[in-house]
Amino acid sequence: MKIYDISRELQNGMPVWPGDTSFQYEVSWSKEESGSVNVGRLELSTHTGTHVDAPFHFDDHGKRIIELDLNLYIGPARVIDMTNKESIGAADLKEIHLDGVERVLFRTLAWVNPSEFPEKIPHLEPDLGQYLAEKGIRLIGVDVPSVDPIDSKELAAHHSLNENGIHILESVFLDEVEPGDYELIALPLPLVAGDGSPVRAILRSLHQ
Ligand SMILES: N[C@@H](CC(=O)c1ccccc1NC=O)C(=O)O
Ligand SMILES: [Zn+2]
Ligand SMILES: [Zn+2]
Repeated sequence: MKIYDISRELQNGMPVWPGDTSFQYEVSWSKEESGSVNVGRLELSTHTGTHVDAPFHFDDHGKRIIELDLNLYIGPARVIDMTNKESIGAADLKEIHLDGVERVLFRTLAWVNPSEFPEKIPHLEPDLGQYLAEKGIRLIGVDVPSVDPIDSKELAAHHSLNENGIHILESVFLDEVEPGDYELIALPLPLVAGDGSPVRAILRSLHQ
């Protein structure tokens, strides 16, 4: 079955949230030194590239990464066209069928140059949490680095989704994926105290 890799590549110099830890991979113990192997070390933010947020990211009492239900991150998902929008609210979804869908990915295509961090992104409206929860949605994914505006401090969309039991997947890469139905796999690392975790996110076609 065809696999679409919707993960952003992790490499030195890749864009990160303004002011956050830059991504660094280096061979810290080379084959020459060790006599047998290359061993790397990583330095990175938990919100690097394609990643999930744990509620602890924006709520001191919220769940950590290890506590998240892995069922959220494996299963049928619908990719929805959300191009050319300043923001996405309940009104934007009125015409869109979501019955029986537990996972939605919004394809905004607003992150035009993947080698630079976007200055402005379409954000989610705070009315979306309740609306999506009523439809039975449990996971929402976006192809931009946040569900709130980059300069937001209140993080209204993060809170609205969390209060309605909807989990967040950010910075997926959907440029090469047509809207439609797929199987999603995007598992977080077993970070016991984590507020977020990079994931390897893929979509699989449902049919041959
Ligand atoms: N909310 C963003 C990340 C975020 O806000 C952030 C990430 C790293 C360093 C600082 C951040 N926000 C600071 O206000 C996210 O969920 O990925
Ligand atoms: Zn995040
Ligand atoms: Zn977030």
